[in-house]
Amino acid sequence: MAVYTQVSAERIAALLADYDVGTLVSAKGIAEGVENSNYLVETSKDRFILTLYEKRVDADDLPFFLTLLDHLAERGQPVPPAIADRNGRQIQQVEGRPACLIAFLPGVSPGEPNPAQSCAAGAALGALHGALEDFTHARPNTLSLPGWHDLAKRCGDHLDDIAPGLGGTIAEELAFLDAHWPSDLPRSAIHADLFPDNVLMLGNQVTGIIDFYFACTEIRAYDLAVTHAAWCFGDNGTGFDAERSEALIEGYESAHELSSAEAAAMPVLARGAALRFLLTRAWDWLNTPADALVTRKDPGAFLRRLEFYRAADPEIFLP
Ligand SMILES: Nc1ncnc2c1ncn2[C@@H]1O[C@H](COP(=O)(O)OP(=O)(O)O)[C@@H](O)[C@H]1O
Ligand SMILES: N[C@@H](CCOP(=O)(O)O)C(=O)O
Repeated sequence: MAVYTQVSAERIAALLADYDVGTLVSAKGIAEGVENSNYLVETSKDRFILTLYEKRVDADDLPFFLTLLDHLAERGQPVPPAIADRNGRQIQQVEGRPACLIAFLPGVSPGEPNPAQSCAAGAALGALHGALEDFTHARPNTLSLPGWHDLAKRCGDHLDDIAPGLGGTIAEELAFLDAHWPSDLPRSAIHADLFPDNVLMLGNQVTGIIDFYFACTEIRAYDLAVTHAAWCFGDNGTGFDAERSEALIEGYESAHELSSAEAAAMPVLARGAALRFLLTRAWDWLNTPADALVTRKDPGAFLRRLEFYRAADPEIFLP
């Protein structure tokens, strides 16, 4: 459960008093998620999400994320904008943390996506990229190749406590990516963390895309690679699902065509995506405070994806 910071009902009621959103009816901590503290807040008028930003979210980046959400919402994308209080402020301070009250979106994250849901997620990502073509704000990706080197160095020898030989595998992979990471593909703002738990669906329809707190300016096709790594395997990283993979890429291309250079780079981008989540999960595995109400995510699930991508036929990325 991700609640790092406890917020009392009295504090939430006082916060709501600054908004035009009704009065507090109920509030409870949300079990899902690992990055931030989230509360589901019900008022006399509506439902909202109260997010307190923790861990990797830098308060200075919040204006970028909120501008991105406003941009997408204005273009009809199913994203939750932050609500402004009566003074027009979207960012508050709650229990010493930056915090936002966010629109609640309907839908449920697919536990085991079927091919139709994967196709819809791909199409939603393609539509998001289309809507971001005229987005001019930029945020460097702190979790790109130099950031992966830095994380690996900071985990150091402890990587081998997670799995024997993990440090060596990561060093080898970093050397491969240093030599092969593409430098000339189109870049744009990307979501960068489009896991099934960040997509809300009703049936096979996408009703919400949430959790933009890793959004950054990056190689656009890397976003598809992240989504591929997140959607096309069993939870433990085994059981590559070729049907989901085809559907995801087909869905993406129905909304936003990949150039031949982007398609050719997918095998390398996917290896980078697998390494990125392997490293952040490894770091969290070694550093999550013992008293945090959070379930750590298994780094091994992304080691197995990485092993799959290292051996995979590049044709898996063709629709
Ligand atoms: N705008 C929203 N509408 C509906 N549910 C939401 C919304 N934002 C978050 N949630 C719920 O809260 C959970 C955790 O949110 P998330 O942003 O993924 O947290 P974290 O940043 O900690 O990973 C989601 O899985 C979803 O159930
Ligand atoms: N998606 C990442 C962790 C970030 O958590 P999220 O709940 O914000 O998506 C992972 O699975 O490692």
